[in-house]
Amino acid sequence: MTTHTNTTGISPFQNEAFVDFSQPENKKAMEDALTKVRATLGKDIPLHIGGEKITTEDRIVSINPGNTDEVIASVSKASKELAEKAMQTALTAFESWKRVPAAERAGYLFRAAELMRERKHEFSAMMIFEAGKNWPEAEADTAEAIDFMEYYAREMIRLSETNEHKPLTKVPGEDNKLSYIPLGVGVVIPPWNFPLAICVGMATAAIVSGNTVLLKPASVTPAIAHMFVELMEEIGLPTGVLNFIPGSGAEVGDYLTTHPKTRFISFTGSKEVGLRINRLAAETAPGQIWIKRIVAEMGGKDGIVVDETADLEAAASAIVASAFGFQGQKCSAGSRAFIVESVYDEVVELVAEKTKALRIGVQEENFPIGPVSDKNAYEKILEYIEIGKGEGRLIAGGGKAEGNGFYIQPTVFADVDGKARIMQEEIFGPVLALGKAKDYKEAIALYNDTEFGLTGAFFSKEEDRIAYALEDMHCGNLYINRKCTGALVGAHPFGGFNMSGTDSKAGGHDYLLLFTQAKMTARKI
Ligand SMILES: NC(=O)c1ccc[n+]([C@@H]2O[C@H](COP(=O)([O-])OP(=O)(O)OC[C@H]3O[C@@H](n4cnc5c(N)ncnc54)[C@H](O)[C@@H]3O)[C@@H](O)[C@H]2O)c1
Ligand SMILES: N[C@@H](CCC=O)C(=O)O
Repeated sequence: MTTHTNTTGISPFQNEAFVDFSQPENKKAMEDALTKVRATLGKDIPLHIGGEKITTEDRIVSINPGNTDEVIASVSKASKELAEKAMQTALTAFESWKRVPAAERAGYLFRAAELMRERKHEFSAMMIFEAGKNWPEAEADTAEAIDFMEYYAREMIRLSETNEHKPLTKVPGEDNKLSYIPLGVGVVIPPWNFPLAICVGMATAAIVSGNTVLLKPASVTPAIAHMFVELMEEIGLPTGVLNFIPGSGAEVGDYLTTHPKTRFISFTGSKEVGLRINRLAAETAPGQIWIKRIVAEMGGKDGIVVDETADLEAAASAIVASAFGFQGQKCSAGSRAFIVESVYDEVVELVAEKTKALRIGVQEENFPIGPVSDKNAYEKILEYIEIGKGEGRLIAGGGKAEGNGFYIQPTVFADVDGKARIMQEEIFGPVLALGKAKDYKEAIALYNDTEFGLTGAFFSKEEDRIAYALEDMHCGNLYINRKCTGALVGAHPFGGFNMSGTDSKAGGHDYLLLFTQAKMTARKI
């Protein structure tokens, strides 16, 4: 294993290459990993607080959403008392971790990235079982987790060493500097849908910036988050820097959100929970001596606009890929599309045809469409499908699919009004709404008519229209003539406007500023 604590000779950041599973050796490697990981399923997972592993009576039972008889893990749950113990541990660890030089902190991330790369199929296999991802979706998640660590390690080094992005006006007779120092103890609350990448990205950005972390994993996917925590222990991250405290959002989440010693909360999840955290954290608790920093990356109602000059085949493929990749359970999912009327029928037909061709099945066997995350999501999505039947014309899918899990047919409604609920509310499942517009400007106005502003895509061959879309489509991640999912770390800093969050950009050069504070020092010389 190479260590990278020496900051010279670090190669420029590059995205992790995706594995091609059509190659027999890669397919075999994934099958072996699935067998290996399956043999570990069903075990007890403890809390990790400092160096202690704590088992509790109260458990979260994680199951395979594609085969609900299969238990993934039985995970100990933190109480408020254990959350408090974790807070005290993280506060103590912060006193030493904040003094570790930035390059050394980055070295831990480089080592973790390297080890995760060696075991990438095992991490992906766990997500295939626990989250219902198919092979390429799981592989992309693991690759992104590696990317986040490689990227944030380099970013921390850059932030600590160079002055090019923080130039100060020089004053004669003075040596003045700006340094980015850590904040303190942060509560990291990731979602289940990118249960490795987002969890790793959020936690390691905070850690490499010199903070200590209380990680409360999503209750649907605690086992994959635990694999990451074990990896960080294996590479020798000092105890207390990363604490693992699975638990109820309402109990442990609220307790830590309102805790006076919580310095920041890094949250990714739904609008409802994000707003609750923002509201609770804004209250000053007795003994609190700072304003808590909130980084909240929330939901989306993303979409694709197609004009009459576009490559319609490519647009329809992008609409289907954006809507149904990982069963539509991406904050970036293109759950609606607005199409100019002269090509509307043609695009609708292509979308219906491509959707009907998607095969549904267990993710171990790598079907394009697998289960949705859990029973709650399953029931909520099926309710939205019933709502959709009253709001549009059903042209594909429309209900449950077969299988011993939470399988739903990829579903498309055409002729949906822009104000319809399925056009406005985040469904977070395989449901797509299509609407007609008289021209591209009206289509863009319909696209913009949402409280969210996360991702969007515009399909056209006309330069002036593309220029108009670039200026007028109001979202954090806008793509031209391609799908609206699949942002790459470093290349496509990710995060949205309005109710999609606090305008942060994960995987971008300014992300670590959210976990640091700038200290100016001026010394007379
Ligand atoms: N903008 C982004 O980058 C991004 C990325 C991924 C997912 N998302 C969004 O996440 C949502 C799906 O994820 P989810 O279902 O896990 O979201 P969620 O809001 O239900 O849960 C997110 C996390 O918050 C925790 N939580 C619940 N109640 C809490 C409370 N009161 N205090 C503290 N924590 C609490 C959950 O346990 C989980 O870990 C979608 O809305 C999706 O759009 C956004
Ligand atoms: N960054 C991912 C989405 C993350 C949220 O679910 C994408 O670009 O598709």
